[in-house]
Amino acid sequence: MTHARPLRSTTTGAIRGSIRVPGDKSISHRSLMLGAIAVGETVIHGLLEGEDVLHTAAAMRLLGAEAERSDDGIWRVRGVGLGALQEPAQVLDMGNSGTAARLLMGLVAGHPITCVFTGDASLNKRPMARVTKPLEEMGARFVGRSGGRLPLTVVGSGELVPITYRLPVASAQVKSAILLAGLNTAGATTVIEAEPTRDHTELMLRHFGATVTTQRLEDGALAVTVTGQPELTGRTIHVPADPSSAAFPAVAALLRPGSDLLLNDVGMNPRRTGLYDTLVEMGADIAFENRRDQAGEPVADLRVKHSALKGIVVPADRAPSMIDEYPVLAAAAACAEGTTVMLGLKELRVKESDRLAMVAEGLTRCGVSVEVGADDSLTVHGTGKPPKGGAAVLTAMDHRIAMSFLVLGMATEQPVSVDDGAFIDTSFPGFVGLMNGLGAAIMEA
Ligand SMILES: O=C(O)C1=C[C@@H](OP(=O)(O)O)[C@@H](O)[C@H](O)C1
Ligand SMILES: C=C(OP(=O)(O)O)C(=O)O
Repeated sequence: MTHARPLRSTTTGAIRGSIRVPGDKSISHRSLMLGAIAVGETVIHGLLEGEDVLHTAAAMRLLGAEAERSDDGIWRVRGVGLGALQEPAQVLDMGNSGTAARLLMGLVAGHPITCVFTGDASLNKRPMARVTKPLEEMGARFVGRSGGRLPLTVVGSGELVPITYRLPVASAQVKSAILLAGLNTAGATTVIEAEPTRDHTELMLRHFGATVTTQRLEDGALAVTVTGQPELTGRTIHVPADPSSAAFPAVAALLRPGSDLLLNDVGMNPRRTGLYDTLVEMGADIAFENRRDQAGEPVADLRVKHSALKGIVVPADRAPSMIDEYPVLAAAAACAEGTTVMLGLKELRVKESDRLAMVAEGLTRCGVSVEVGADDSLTVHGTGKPPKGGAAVLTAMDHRIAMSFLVLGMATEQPVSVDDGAFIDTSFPGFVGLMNGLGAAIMEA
């Protein structure tokens, strides 16, 4: 991505229509990775064709698997079998994607191969010691720059030792990296998490034939154990629409008078739905229709209508279930009546950008009164009236910051512009066209 793509969003009428946002990013990464180490063919319906996931597909090819899209949009992965990933002849470039980098470092750590990982300027700033430390305990080696940042060389091993590891931060990426390293490791590898994080890795490992068990410990934490060296067999996967992407049109509909929007097939894994619980508490009219199970993941169709929102306190323990949704929640809070306090946002500082700082800065530019607390909380003072807007907002290579401020611009007195919308393609290709098709007015700035 070389050219910045400035975009501008202006006030619109109602948001109306029936859409399916693209496939879930977390599930898409995992389906390619597990397909690549299974025996036989994995058929993936609804894979997210965003740049983050396409980087994972390219990496799996460099590691020896076949991963191709057919004309009907279905992806087919021919796996090499567990333990048989090949040493890549090139650097593995994970682009903008923390999930791709961290999960894949775990997977290759359990293979007797050496891989060099890199990413773009955003990813290369993000902390990797959170995965290299437990993987080193298992016996993998890492060589690279000081400070535990990419680029990093992973020297994997077919003879890792299983560990029991208590997560120091609530992170599904760290949990998943350890479980994936444990796959080709004899014995039981256990990750203990004090706060529940998304469990797509666990669900999908079971779907492919692995044994993954969970146990509630006395202190309330959850121990997740994978039994090493399972037989993994290629499977069919139906990727639900991404609840993190659905959040943008959902908030847009809540903010615009007269809106009535149907979001089809949205993933409703309870470890991902914190934003929707929060919006309902704020007074949002969201109906969860046609709840059903789709290949092991709960889904529903969401009907969202314009609503008068009020400020609330969002507790810290909800953060893991809505970690990527705080920027768009902040946009909603800026238009709500009253003060919204979001607690426990430390992890937002190590995403594609420092999201806590970027959200506070952008909202301030748009005339919204905000405070960032020393405890990494964010307080947004809504007045119930449209914020002023009329600002240019910086996005720092962060897709969610870009989309959140474009949604805000639909409800402000004056248009809001973002300096670069190019990174939206990492998670939500087609965002601008889809939003404009519903009634938004987002254009090149
Ligand atoms: O496991 C995953 O697919 C993800 C986990 C979360 O990151 P952390 O594990 O760093 O919290 C989330 O922010 C990211 O977008 C996707
Ligand atoms: C944090 C995100 O992704 P990742 O960590 O994979 O870059 C995100 O998509 O908001």
